[in-house]
Amino acid sequence: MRPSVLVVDDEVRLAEVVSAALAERGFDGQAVGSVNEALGVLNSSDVSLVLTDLRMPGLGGRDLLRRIQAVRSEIPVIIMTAYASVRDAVDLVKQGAFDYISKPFEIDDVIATVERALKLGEALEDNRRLRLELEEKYSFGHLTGESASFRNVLRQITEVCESRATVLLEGESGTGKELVARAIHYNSPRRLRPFVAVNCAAIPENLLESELFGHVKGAFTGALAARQGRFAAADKGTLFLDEIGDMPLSIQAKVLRAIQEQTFEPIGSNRSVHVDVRIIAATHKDLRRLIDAQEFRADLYYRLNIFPIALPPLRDRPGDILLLARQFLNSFAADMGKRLIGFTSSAEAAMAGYSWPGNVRELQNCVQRAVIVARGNTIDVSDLSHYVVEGNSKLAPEVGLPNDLDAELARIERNYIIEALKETNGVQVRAAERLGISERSLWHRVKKLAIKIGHHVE
Ligand SMILES: Nc1ncnc2c1ncn2[C@@H]1O[C@H](COP(=O)(O)OP(=O)(O)OP(=O)(O)O)[C@@H](O)[C@H]1O
Repeated sequence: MRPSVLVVDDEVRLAEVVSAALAERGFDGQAVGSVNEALGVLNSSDVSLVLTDLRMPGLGGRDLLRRIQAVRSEIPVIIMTAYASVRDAVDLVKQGAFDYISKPFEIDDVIATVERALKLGEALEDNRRLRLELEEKYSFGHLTGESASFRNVLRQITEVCESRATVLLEGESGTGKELVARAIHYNSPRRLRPFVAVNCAAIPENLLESELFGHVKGAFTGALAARQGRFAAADKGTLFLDEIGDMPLSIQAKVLRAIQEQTFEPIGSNRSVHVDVRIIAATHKDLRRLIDAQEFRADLYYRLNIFPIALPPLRDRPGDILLLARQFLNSFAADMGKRLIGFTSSAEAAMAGYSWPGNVRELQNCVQRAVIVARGNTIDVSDLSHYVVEGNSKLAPEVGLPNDLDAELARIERNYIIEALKETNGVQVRAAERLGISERSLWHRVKKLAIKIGHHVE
């Protein structure tokens, strides 16, 4: 479709000449002689851009700009003005007009300005579409889970997203910390500003400071040009500090100050930069233990721990396993163009009975693999990774109440211990550590539950 340009000038002859020139260059030009007529056209047809004279009898360019901004703000407005009124035109540009052209003008200049404005309009439209896609992708509806513990997480996210409070997300790897951080950002008043993620564990210590705060040219060997850091990139938006437990002590003090004062100095600079950044931090480590081990600053912890949200491991919300699995199946099958209607009941039983140490990410990978290898229209147990089937040690609680609680608890305890011993190749110290119990306690339980530790743990 040809972009349509509405030209408004009380010198109708001039408006017609401009619109004819635009028509020659592939635009749909339309000329009118007053703001009232222009408003009529805007009401009744699609207009991509408005070129308007500034001073006209009755309503002028200023009124037209205001009306367009109120009802059709996506339409760029270019002001045409006589030399004497350039100041007013500049003022209108400050108020949101795209640009001005002073009369008399070369028609090529008009065309160039119109093209620039339309390009910007397209870029803004693309941007808006991408943003809507992101907002949709990270809407709460895409956070799957109906278990009480997950619903509690959703409730907390809803409570905190409107504010700019610092959030600390704690949870094992793969429990959805980054997904939740994005959901908070895209549902907050900052959603139109950037979401910037930094994985503190993935960046070497000597580069992390410059990554976060930036540097000036020549600040250190190799700093050939100035570089903006992540704090500055996240200005007015959200900075997601992932794996904050892995942040070296040397940097923690600087981060604390940047969070507290919203001010920092890029490396090599003595000029402070002020930012307005909302912090969301995440960790799979126990920060309190790190504080005890003097690996994490207590003051930074208290500053981060304003609104903590604990993401439950998948094994603690077994009811969500199949819900998530079915959702992943549908989305991967659609991506790969495969017609898959669901899982067989044995595949469902295997997934429900596995402990998913890698949490939702592991489940997602497992379903993706299964979708790739599945031959029929259902995913069977043979399509699942072997460890899901073998590790299916009935760890998941049975549905319904057990009729012999002690026996049931012993069975679950036994299965967990066997699982831990298998995972650690029978090394009892490590298995005890993995289960968070003392080695002595593990030894007692192994005896009580008659677990044989040999080549094969049984
Ligand atoms: N509740 C959920 N609903 C749908 N998808 C989820 C959910 N939780 C996690 N996922 C998906 O699982 C994967 C892992 O999630 P994410 O990367 O957010 O975890 P994480 O806790 O940040 O992991 P890590 O600590 O290893 O970085 C992602 O692909 C994410 O989309």
